[in-house]
Amino acid sequence: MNTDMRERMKAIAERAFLESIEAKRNLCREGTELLVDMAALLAGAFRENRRLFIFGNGGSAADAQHLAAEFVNRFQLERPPLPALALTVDSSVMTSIGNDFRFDDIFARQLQALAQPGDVAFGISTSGRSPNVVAALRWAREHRVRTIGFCGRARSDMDPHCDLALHVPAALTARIQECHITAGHILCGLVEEMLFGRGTESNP
Ligand SMILES: O=C(CO)[C@@H](O)[C@H](O)[C@H](O)[C@H](O)COP(=O)(O)O
Ligand SMILES: [Zn+2]
Repeated sequence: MNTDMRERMKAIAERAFLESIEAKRNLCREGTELLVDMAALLAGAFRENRRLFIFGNGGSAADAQHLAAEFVNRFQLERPPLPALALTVDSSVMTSIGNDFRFDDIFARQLQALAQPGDVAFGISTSGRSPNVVAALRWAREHRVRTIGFCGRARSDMDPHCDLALHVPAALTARIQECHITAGHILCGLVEEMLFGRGTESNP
C-alpha cells in the first residue's frame, strides 16, 4: 500500500471512530432516561415470570442473539438465568414460514406460537422499516404482549407499535448498530441491577 492510500484509509477509520463516539455521546444525552424505563419494564416482566423475545435482520439478528445470550446466561452479575429467546436462530422455522407464507411473517408467526400476554417483544431495526419487525411488534401490541424497540434517528414505522422506542441519533446503519449494541448491553446491566443488585430482595 502506498503512503497516500494508507493516509486515506486512516482518515476513513478515524472518521468512523469519531462518528461512533459522537452518536453514543448524543444517545447518552437523549436516551438514558428511556433505557431506565425499558429496563424497569423488562425487570417487571421477568419478576412476573414473563419471557422476552428479540428479533431483527442482518446485524440486528446478531444483536438479538447476543442480547438473548446475556439474559439467559449472565451479564455482569452471578445470578439465575433469565428467559430470553432470539427469534432469529431456527433456520427450519424461519425458512418454512418464509416459504409457505411470507418473509414478513417470520417473527410475527413465532410470537403467535410462543408469546403470552405480559411477555415482552423487542424489535431491533436501524431503518425502523423492516416489515417483519414491524409486523411482529404490531401483532404483539394487539395481543397484550409488551413491546420495546431500538431504531434509528427518523420517526419509524415501529413507533406506533412500541410501548417504548429508543431512537439513535445517527444516519449511517453501521453507527446506529454500534449504538444499539451499546444500549443493549446497558439495558442488560440495568435489568441485572434492578433484579439482583445490592439493595434488592435477592441481594439485601
Ligand atoms: O449489518 C448490516 C449493515 O451494517 C446489515 O446486515 C443490515 O443489518 C441489513 O441490511 C438489515 O437487513 C437492515 O435492516 P434494518 O436494520 O433496516 O431493519
Ligand atoms: Zn453491520
